[in-house]
Amino acid sequence: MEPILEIKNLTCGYQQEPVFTKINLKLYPGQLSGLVGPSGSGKSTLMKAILGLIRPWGGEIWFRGKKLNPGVAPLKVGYVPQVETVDWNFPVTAEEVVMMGRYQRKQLLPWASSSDRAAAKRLLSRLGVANVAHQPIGELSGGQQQRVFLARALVGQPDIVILDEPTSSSDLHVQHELLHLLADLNQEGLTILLSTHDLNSVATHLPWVVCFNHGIISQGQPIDVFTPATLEQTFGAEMVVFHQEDRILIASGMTTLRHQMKRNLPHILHKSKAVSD
Ligand SMILES: Nc1ncnc2c1ncn2[C@@H]1O[C@H](COP(=O)(O)OP(=O)(O)OP(=O)(O)O)[C@@H](O)[C@H]1O
Repeated sequence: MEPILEIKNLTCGYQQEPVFTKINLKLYPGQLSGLVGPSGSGKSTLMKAILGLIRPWGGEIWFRGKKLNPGVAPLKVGYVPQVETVDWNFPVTAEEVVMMGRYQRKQLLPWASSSDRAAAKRLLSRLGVANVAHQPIGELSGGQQQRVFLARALVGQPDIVILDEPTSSSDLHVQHELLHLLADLNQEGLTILLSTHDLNSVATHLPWVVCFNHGIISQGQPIDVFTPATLEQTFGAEMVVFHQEDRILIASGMTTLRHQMKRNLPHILHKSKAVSD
């Protein structure tokens, strides 16, 4: 099978500092993949390069067998940005946000047709946020905002959707709902790449993971890739991996845990030491 997206020898950076150098990655049609790595490891930079939002220093990005022009947004690639990076005071309703994805696709007519509105309504309803269609986007919960932005990405009928940290600001229940929704869309044929540092939700919900830290460390199914050695190499911290049948659970290793407790809860540690003395 031909990859839908291929990254060849890609180098990106800011000012004089490279973030990653000569990385290679292939994504195949229908893949649901997680880009996993610590904060500042370059996940957003890689996504922005694919989306044409930054200009790579070197290398090539191929989409559906065609080389993309550096710094130019490819059509048919939907994007859901990190919710923290969006200006929620912008005075638009949820439905208007979705419609923006339609204009980006058409690029010609800056007004909404009735079919545009119908498509936006269908998606808001499919994603469970039709009831907030006419509310200002800034007044919605983080989970609702995320779904509205997912609807905006989907309304252009993309072949692939890229989501930057979709699980970062929501609670566990909202995260699971979103990941289930993405799995359903993937079942219908959508290729999805999302970034996260939440290892456990990725291990549970995603069939393919790419461990990333200023370069690709390992990729494959979570059960094969999430080993203590690879996780330590990716996150620079000791981690323990528990296996139960075909499920895995990842936790900070004891050394890391002790270090965190010392930093965050010195009084408790002190007390328990006194008790044990
Ligand atoms: N516009 C910018 N100008 C200068 N440096 C930047 C810029 N954007 C990101 N960086 C730097 O590039 C490096 C990679 O950042 P990036 O946002 O890609 O990481 P990330 O893995 O997505 O992190 P997070 O999970 O926190 O979003 C970091 O050192 C960051 O400070």
